[in-house]
Formats: sequence, C-alpha cells, structure tokens
Amino acid sequence: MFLEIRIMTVYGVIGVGAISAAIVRGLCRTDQAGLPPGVLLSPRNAQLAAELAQQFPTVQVAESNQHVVDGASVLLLCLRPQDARATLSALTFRLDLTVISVMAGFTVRALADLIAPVTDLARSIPLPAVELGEGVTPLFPSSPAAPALFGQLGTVIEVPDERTFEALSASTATVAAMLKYMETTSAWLAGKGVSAPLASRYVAAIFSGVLTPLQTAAAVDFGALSHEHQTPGGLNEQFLGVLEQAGMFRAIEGGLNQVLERLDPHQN
Ligand SMILES: NC(=O)C1=CN([C@@H]2O[C@H](COP(=O)(O)OP(=O)(O)OC[C@H]3O[C@@H](n4cnc5c(N)ncnc54)[C@H](OP(=O)(O)O)[C@@H]3O)[C@@H](O)[C@H]2O)C=CC1
Repeated sequence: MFLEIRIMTVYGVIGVGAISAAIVRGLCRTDQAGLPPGVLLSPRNAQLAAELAQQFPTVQVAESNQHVVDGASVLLLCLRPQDARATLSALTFRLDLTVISVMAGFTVRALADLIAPVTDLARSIPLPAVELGEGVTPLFPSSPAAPALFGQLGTVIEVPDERTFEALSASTATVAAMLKYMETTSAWLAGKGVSAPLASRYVAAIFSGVLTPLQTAAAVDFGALSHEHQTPGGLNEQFLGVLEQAGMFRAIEGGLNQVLERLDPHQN
C-alpha cells in the first residue's frame, strides 16, 4: 500500500525548516522501497529549500505558497505557530486537499477555520528521528494520509482524542531541559580537568547505554529502572536525593502543567 501511495502522492510543504527538512530527508532515504514521493517546497527559506531540491531528484521548489497548495495532494503545514494565521489566511484551499499539520497548539477546530473548505485534516507530532525512519509519531485525528506518511518514517500512535494528543505534545517540551541537564554534567566534568570532547562523549555514553535498549520496548517502567540504578547507600541514590530535596521533580510536573495550559487552556 505504501508503495502505491508514494508514487501517487505529491507532498506540499509550507514552512521549510528543521522538522519539515527531517520529514523530507526521511521520505527520500535511500533504504526506502520504491521511488521517493514528489515533494513541492515553499520558496521561503530559499537556502534550505534549494539544498533539499539539489540533494533529492523528486523534490522541487515552488514559486509561491499558493503554488504549493495547488500542486500538492497532501499538504504539510510546518509553520511556527506565530506565523501560521497570517500565512494560511492569505491562501486559497480546495475541498479535496488533504492536510497534515505538525504545528503545536493549533487545535483541529482552529485549523479547520484557517484552511476551509478542507475537511481531510490530521494533526501530528513528528520528532527529528523521522529523518532516520525511527520516529514515533502521535496522530489525531488519523486520516488515511497521516499514517501512510509517518508509517514510512517510523511508527505511528493513533491517539483517541485531542486532550491526550495535547498531553503528548506537552511531554515533548522536556527535551531541551534534558539536554541542558547533560550539558551541565559534561561542563562540570570539563571543569574537573576532563577534556571537553571526552566529557561530552562520556555523558552521551552514560545515557545512551540506558536509553538505547528501551527503543523497541512495548512499555517501560521508569520507576523500576531508576531503582535498579540505585545501589542502597550508593552514589546514584545520593545524587537523586539532592535533586528531590531541591524540588526538581515537582518543578518538572509544574512545568508540564504550564506547557499544557498554553497548548490547551481548557485541560487543567
Ligand atoms: N523542530 C521540531 O523538532 C518540531 C517542530 N514542530 C512544529 O513544527 C513547526 C515548525 O517548527 P520548526 O521546523 O522547528 O521551525 P523552523 O523555524 O525551523 O521552520 C519554520 C519555517 O517556516 C518559515 N516561514 C515563516 N513564515 C512563512 C511564510 N509566510 N511562508 C512560508 N514559510 C514561512 C520560516 O522561514 P523564516 O525563517 O524565513 O521565517 C522557517 O523556515 C512548529 O509549529 C513546531 O511546533 C513539531 C514537532 C517537532
């Protein structure tokens, strides 16, 4: 089924940036079966659009956003939320267009108003791993086109309602903080005289050693894993206790609630 969809589909992309480039690179991976699909890019961010068009023969840059809409069978909306309203209001959409949004915080209802008369609409939360075909992408609602796209880029999670979708979206806001945690550990090591490259490699190895085996797990008990990594009276237990006393984990819950409030003010 995917092969048929790949040959017939032209993906239009409005918002050529970090996440849409990862999607395009993922779709054009050489380990994919069959021909890559057609991709029509918005001309905005000309340098990245030109790079993608140069790298992949089925990728083209359109003259305007309206040409992207008109030439696409499946339109991907990958704009920053603050640019979406003005950009989409300037465009005309046809009834039989299929749209997939990756934009955080735009509800189905808000999007439907902006892209009327389109009704075939799905929201998605792709992460950069789609580039390697290793994404795990929540979808709501799930139209036929959305699992067909993200199934080529990893696996999909079809979410039953928009509240659950927004909660999953909020949880993705924790990545930069996790990387800052690792940077702090790495910089601390460098401050103790470990060379900076070795410090960063070592910290990456500590975490990838724990996380890589979890990639294919059906479910993960993080609490049990945390216990496994704490020898009673040991160093992990000591460090965890310091963070607990400092209120770090309550702060994580508070931060998630604030992000969710921003995504969906009616949920908390
Ligand atoms: N990055 C990620 O990992 C993820 C991002 N998302 C969502 O994807 C969306 C995009 O994020 P991201 O890729 O990081 O953002 P980027 O800033 O990398 O890309 C957005 C692109 O949209 C372009 N743009 C702005 N205005 C217009 C316009 N009027 N017409 C056409 N293009 C325009 C920008 O151009 P210029 O720079 O010139 O303004 C920029 O190239 C966001 O809504 C985000 O929530 C979702 C999941 C993961």
